[in-house]
Amino acid sequence: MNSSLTPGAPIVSLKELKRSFEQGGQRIDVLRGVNLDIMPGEIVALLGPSGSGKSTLLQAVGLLEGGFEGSISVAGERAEDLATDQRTRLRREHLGFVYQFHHLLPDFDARENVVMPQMILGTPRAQCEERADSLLTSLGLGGRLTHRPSQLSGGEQQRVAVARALANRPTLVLADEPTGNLDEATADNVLAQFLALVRGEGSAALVATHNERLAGRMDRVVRLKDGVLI
Ligand SMILES: Nc1ncnc2c1ncn2[C@@H]1O[C@H](COP(=O)(O)OP(=O)(O)OP(=O)(O)O)[C@@H](O)[C@H]1O
Repeated sequence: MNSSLTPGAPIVSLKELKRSFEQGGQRIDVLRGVNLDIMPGEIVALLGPSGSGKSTLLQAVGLLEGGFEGSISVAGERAEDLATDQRTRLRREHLGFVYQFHHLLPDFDARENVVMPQMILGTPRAQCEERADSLLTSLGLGGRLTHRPSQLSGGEQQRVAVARALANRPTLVLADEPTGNLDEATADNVLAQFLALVRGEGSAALVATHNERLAGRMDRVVRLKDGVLI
């Protein structure tokens, strides 16, 4: 975890976050004033039905899109005060992402998919490989290090995506329906491994889901309804 954080301060702080879209000439207010603090190491489930704005909220915290009103702070830095390259740095230093679909590089094996984001930060290759092998092994993929995504099952692919998200020791992992594409038994399994790994690493996480049962396994549940958190 990054050591530059102020003790006792939230890793994420959203204040009166708003986002609207134009659809067919009509304005829809998706986020209408979201307030949320996430503390370091805290795992928060973001619940809400389809279309309630969970992905939009994660994109805001992930500093992936503009067009928001209100304030987004990540690791004590206000995103609205930063230039694009500074936001990119903040994202790379502090955030990891897991999506519903794995988005692994198809021509690279499991290990290389986990090595890649570390190389981007300038970590020496031997160190990247050691970290990749350790993460993949702790996810039960020690025997699959040199398999390409197409040679892995859906659950295995998603576990590689989890390892990739954690490779750079993010302070916060953003997960958007991380097990939404898996059958129930596999989803349970992958989520349990994901949560154990995130807890073991001391990262915080914000996990969007519409699954109440899976949300119940996290430290705190927040619900998105009519554009605000309840
Ligand atoms: N770029 C965009 N342009 C127009 N409308 C958008 C855009 N992105 C999202 N929306 C709309 O905002 C609303 C919220 O979408 P969002 O994807 O955040 O919901 P969600 O809760 O993540 O849904 P799901 O669980 O189905 O993924 C939807 O009505 C969607 O159509």
